[in-house]
Amino acid sequence: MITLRGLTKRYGDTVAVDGLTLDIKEGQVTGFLGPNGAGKSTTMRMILGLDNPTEGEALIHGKPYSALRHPVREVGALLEAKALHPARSARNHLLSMARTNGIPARRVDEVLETVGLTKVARKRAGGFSLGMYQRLGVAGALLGDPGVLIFDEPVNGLDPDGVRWVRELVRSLAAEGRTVFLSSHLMSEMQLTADQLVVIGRGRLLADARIADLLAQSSRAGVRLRSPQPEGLRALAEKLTAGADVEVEMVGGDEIVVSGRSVEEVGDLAHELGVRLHTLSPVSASLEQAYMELTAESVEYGTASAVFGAQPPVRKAKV
Ligand SMILES: Nc1ncnc2c1ncn2[C@@H]1O[C@H](COP(=O)(O)OP(=O)(O)OP(=O)(O)O)[C@@H](O)[C@H]1O
Repeated sequence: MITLRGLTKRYGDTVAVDGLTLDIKEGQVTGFLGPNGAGKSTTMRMILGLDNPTEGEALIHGKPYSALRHPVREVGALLEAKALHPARSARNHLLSMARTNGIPARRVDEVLETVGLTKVARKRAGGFSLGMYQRLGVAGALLGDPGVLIFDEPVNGLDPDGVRWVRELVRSLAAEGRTVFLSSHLMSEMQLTADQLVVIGRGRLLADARIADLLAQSSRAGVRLRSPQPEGLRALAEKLTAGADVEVEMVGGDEIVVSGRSVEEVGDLAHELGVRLHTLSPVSASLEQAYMELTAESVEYGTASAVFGAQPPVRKAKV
């Protein structure tokens, strides 16, 4: 478990992290999201004792990093994959880490196998691709068999196979009861990998929720209807928009997307009005949409169109 209590970091006038209080629990993958400059790396660095909080604290199993007796055995991290000597082989890099931390050499071969680098273990790391560096960084994080793992952008530079490998690895680490905390800008990947999401913007906590709950709250979740009766569809849209908290988007002449009502409610109303339907299906919000809604206010360098992407927000139909 990682515990943050009022965690704050100021650099001069910049508040990089602003009073974060939350628990990052074991046995699940917690995704860490936020726009560029939101404070994710600074938060991770403070958890790992690489930066000191201005106020508050970050604890691993109840202790600050500096008080851990065997840090590498308690927390493993991948921050900057390329932070190693390029002339060294992958194996020697891990061996020196192992030696410093009293870890047996056979563990080095085990983690090299886990990350799929056995065949290139004796080659100079300087010739590695970014994906191979990432794998080596993950190997270093796993070396001490720690209960807490922190990965900053672990899929950065990986091909689709590598991305899937990271997903399966982090899921299995969480299934073993470990605490897994990872950041990524790849929203679709986060939706597949994480159980819980922590979203920050301008250093502040915007959400700490299960992914399923975030998706359910998104205004983009809704019901899609298609009908061969445009008049009927318009009448249905009119009736729906008369209700509170309902939004209807017209998509061409024969389709609408309704948010704020269930499939059952919309289907029953269509039946009542005698509107024939060719499609009646739930539309789930994507994590990307839910995230955009959460962070729209706190994007440091964004423009309105970058915030909402190509699609405008759902609007009320003009019927
Ligand atoms: N050493 C530093 N000195 C001054 N300001 C810093 C320092 N490190 C980070 N900052 C500032 O703190 C804020 C948070 O930065 P941080 O790197 O933690 O964000 P991030 O969420 O990791 O961003 P990204 O997604 O771009 O990696 C930014 O405004 C950044 O410019």
